[in-house]
Amino acid sequence: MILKFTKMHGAGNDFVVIDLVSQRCKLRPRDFRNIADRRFGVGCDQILLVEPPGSPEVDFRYRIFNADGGEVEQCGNGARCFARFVREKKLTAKRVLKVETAGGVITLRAHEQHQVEVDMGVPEFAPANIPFAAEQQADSYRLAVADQTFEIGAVSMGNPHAVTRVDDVDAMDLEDLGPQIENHPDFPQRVNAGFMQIVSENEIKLRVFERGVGETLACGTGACAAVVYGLQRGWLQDSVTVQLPGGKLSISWPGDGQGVIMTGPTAVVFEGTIKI
Ligand SMILES: N[C@@H](CCC[C@H](N)C(=O)O)C(=O)O
Repeated sequence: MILKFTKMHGAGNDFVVIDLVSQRCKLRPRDFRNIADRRFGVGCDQILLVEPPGSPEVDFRYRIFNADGGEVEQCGNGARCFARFVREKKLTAKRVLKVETAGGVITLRAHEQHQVEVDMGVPEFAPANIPFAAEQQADSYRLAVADQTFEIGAVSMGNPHAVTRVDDVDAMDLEDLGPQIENHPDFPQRVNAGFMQIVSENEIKLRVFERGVGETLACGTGACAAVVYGLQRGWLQDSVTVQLPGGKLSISWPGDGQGVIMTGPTAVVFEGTIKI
């Protein structure tokens, strides 16, 4: 079967987006791995599926698969690309969209100049809901990794994140540390590992070793998790610019019980077809 796709990115976090409203196909984990392969396939961090809504309260169903073929709950940079895709493919004319993900319903707002604002929903800190093996909820936890102990924040933005504050993010060896944190036994569903350097109360530098992918050029949910953790610790103000290796995101969080708002760019790289 031949499937049409669009290659997109949000701050360098890249996607293959497939419209399963107009096309029909059942994709298996090995298809996702093949599509994501940067030598034998198209190449991407995640594959995003656009599907018809499962209920009248939402406009679409948005499904996300990591490069390793695993389905995940949430993807922030992908959500922005999703909003641009459905409008440019004329699947909707709405500027404000509600989409259902495995991590909950999120609201997308398409702005001028291909910027999209996303209400990523309320962050979750209860260890059992992350999931994270801690007996009690705390502002930070100690995580033993090889011969070091890291102080981490554990946050779910629909998907699990462990955030560590460091003095110099560029000096961190993510190739070495990333897989050890991702697969740490205290995170039974694995975890996205973020390393944050605080530049000022309104600006951070962030690198993220993503679960099921490796280090990416940007992680939207990772940026939300880092800002939420930094706010809780009193290191940041409620509106923060996050500098990632692939670009900048604006994140704000009014506080407990409120959704985290992420705004950032979207880009279309090329269109193509692939044989499944
Ligand atoms: N790149 C994403 C996150 C994608 C999913 C993540 N790797 C996971 O496994 O939870 C983003 O922009 O949020």
